Amino acid sequence: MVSGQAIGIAGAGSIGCFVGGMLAVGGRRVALLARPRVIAEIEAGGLRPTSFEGFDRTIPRDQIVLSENPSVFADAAVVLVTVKSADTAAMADVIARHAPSDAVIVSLQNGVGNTAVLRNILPGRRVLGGMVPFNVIALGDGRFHRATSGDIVIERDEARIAETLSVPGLAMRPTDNIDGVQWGKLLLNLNNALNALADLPLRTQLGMRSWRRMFAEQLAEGLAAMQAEGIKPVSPTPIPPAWMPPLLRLPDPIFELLLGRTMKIDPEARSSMWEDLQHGRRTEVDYLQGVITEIAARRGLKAPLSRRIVDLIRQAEREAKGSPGLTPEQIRFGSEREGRGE
Ligand SMILES: NC(=O)C1=CN([C@@H]2O[C@H](COP(=O)(O)OP(=O)(O)OC[C@H]3O[C@@H](n4cnc5c(N)ncnc54)[C@H](OP(=O)(O)O)[C@@H]3O)[C@@H](O)[C@H]2O)C=CC1
Ligand SMILES: CC(C)(CO)C(=O)C(=O)O
Repeated sequence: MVSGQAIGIAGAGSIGCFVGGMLAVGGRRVALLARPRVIAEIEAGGLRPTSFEGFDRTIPRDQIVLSENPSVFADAAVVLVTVKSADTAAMADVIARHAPSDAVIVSLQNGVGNTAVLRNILPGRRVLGGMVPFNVIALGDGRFHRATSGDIVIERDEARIAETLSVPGLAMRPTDNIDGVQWGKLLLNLNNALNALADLPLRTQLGMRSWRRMFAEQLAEGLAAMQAEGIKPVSPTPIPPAWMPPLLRLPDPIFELLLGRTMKIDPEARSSMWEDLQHGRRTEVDYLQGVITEIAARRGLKAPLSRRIVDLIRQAEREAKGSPGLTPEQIRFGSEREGRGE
C-alpha cells in the first residue's frame, strides 16, 4: 500500500519533521506540509533527524517533497497529523480538500480528543488514533532531535498501518486499546506544563523531589478524574499508572537509584509546552490539564493544582515572554489558596 505512494505529514514541526525524516531515511516517499520558516531551514541544509542514541543523518532537500501547499497530499496513502491540538480541525479541512478519500489518517498528537475531531470532519474516512511516547526538540538548521526513548503506538487496523509504517530506528506498534494508551499518555503529559513553568530541562526537573511531588499531585488529580469516569489508563512506561505518584515522591537518592538510571532522557530535553511558551505560541494546556479540570468540575471533584496550572500557563501565554521560571512553591501557594476557596 505505502510502497510507491507518499506518506503525508500534516504540519511538519518537531514530531512531523523527525517522523517524516526517519521515514525518508527508511526509504519511504514523504511529503511534508510545513510553514515557510521550517521550509527555509530544510532548503538551506536538508532535513536532519538525530537521536540521543547517536543516530544522525541528513536527507538532501531533493529527496523529500516539502511545501506550504497542501496539494503535496494529492497521492498520499497515509497522512500523519502532527499539528498542535488547537489546529486539528483546520488541518482536517485541509485533508478533506487535498488528500485522496482512501488515504488513512493517523493522529500522532497528544491529548484524547484529536481522533474524534478528525473523524467528525472526515466522515467515511479511515482515521486512526496514535501516541508518540518520545520527546523531539527542534534544534534549528533543519535538525530535529529525538531526546527520549519509546515506540509509537497506533490503533490496530486491518491494513496493518503500524507495521507498514515501521522503519529501522522508528518502530510503531499496533494496539487494541488506543483510548487507554492516550489517557495514559495524558497522565505523563501533565508534567508538560510543570516543565514549561519551571524553565528547566526535563532531566533536571525530574531529578528534584519538589518538582516530582508536584507531578505526583497532578497525577493523583488526573487518576481520580479518570477513575470517576471509568477510564483505565494504560501507562506508556513499564510502571503502572497507580504506582507513579508514590514512586515520584521518593527522596532523590532512592528515586535516582530505582528509576534515574533507567530514564533515558537527553540532558537538554524539554516538554513541547516549554517550546510553545518560548516561541510565543498557544499551548495545549486546555487539552491536557483542561481535560482533568473539566471532569473534576462535572464530577464534583477537587483539582486545585490542575486549575492553578491552567491559570499560570494562560498567564504565561498572555505575557508572551517565554517560561516564567517559577518554583514549585510559587505554583503551590496559589493552588492551596484555590483549594481553600480564597
Ligand atoms: N514535541 C514533542 O516532543 C512531542 C509532541 N507531541 C505532540 O505532537 C503534536 C505536535 O507537536 P510538535 O511537533 O511539538 O508541534 P510543532 O508546533 O513543533 O509542529 C506543528 C507544526 O505544524 C504547523 N502547522 C499548523 N497548521 C499548519 C498548516 N495548516 N499548514 C502547515 N503547517 C501547519 C505549525 O506551524 P505554526 O506553529 O506556525 O502554526 C508547526 O510548525 C502535539 O499534539 C504534541 O503534543 C507528542 C509527543 C512529543
Ligand atoms: C514526550 C513528552 C512527554 C515530553 O514531555 C511529550 O509528550 C511532550 O513534550 O509533549
